[in-house]
Amino acid sequence: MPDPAATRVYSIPMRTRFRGITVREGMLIEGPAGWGEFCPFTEYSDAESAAWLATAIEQATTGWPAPVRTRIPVNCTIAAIGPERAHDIAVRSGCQTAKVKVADHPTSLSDDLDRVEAVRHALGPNGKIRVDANAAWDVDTAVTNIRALAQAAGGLEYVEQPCRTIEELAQVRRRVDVPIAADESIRRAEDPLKVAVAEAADIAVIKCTPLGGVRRALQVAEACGLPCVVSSALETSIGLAAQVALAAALPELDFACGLGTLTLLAGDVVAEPLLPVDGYLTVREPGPPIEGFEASEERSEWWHDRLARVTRLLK
Ligand SMILES: O=C(O)CCC(=O)c1ccccc1C(=O)O
Ligand SMILES: [Mg+2]
Repeated sequence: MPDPAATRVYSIPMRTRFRGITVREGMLIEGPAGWGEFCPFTEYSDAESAAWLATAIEQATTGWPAPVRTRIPVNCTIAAIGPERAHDIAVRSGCQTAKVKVADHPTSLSDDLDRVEAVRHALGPNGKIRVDANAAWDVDTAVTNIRALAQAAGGLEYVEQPCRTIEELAQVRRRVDVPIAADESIRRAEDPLKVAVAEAADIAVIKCTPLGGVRRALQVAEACGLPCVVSSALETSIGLAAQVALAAALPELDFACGLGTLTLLAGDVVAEPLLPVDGYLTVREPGPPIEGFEASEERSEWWHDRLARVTRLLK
């Protein structure tokens, strides 16, 4: 990587705990094309973080391929929260589609059923509800729970990553009517360009942030041969702009994308955050970082050390 013109380390509290995270941290890196975001989750290894750095470098040095659309439909994202708050968030979001986190803990099913039911009340019969189990279930549990959730939700658009392996996804897919979306199976695959998901999933969740950039994600989308949903990795507006650029450049986009996640953070790094209006994000640049989100000196040092280690891996 060419020496960055500037770097900033951010630390932003989450409004609600999401995938175990209560504070989101990451690094902004300035290059000739503007600011990029480097934000692998803190527990990720240096090896897994290398693709995340490639994304930040693409953003800071190259910019984006040509967009084919000017706005992106998005879902609201509903964490593992109670039904009243879930209802409230779905109504306020202005989105026609909601993604609801389920399987947050081993005995969560009855809470999950209440949550999807509340979201159906919020969206009405024409809204779409998708659920994300983040690989929590075995095959039999998935089949039972997906049927129960589809009934409580009055229909599901799809279920994202019900089980861990591709083989399990394929088995579940044969046994339920709800379409299956693959997320972790693609973004954490040894080679995302070669993963054979065609038998195991109906839809691919594609995220440029962990896949090594917008161009690389476009290749993964093409290689997997499935309709795609672009979804966030809980970036600030700077990293979300990369995901928006991906959603804007995909030749086909038939589903709402999981890019309405800024509302999960209690702050942002730019003056005009990439927030959806009436269920759509406008394709635009986010602008430069402002003041007010800086991490502690100790956490800043940790991120600078991580950047140095991961940079060596890319050489
Ligand atoms: O897709 C969305 O609506 C939000 C993004 C999301 O759920 C997510 C965010 C960070 C890490 C993992 C995931 C996930 O899809 O599993
Ligand atoms: Mg997911």
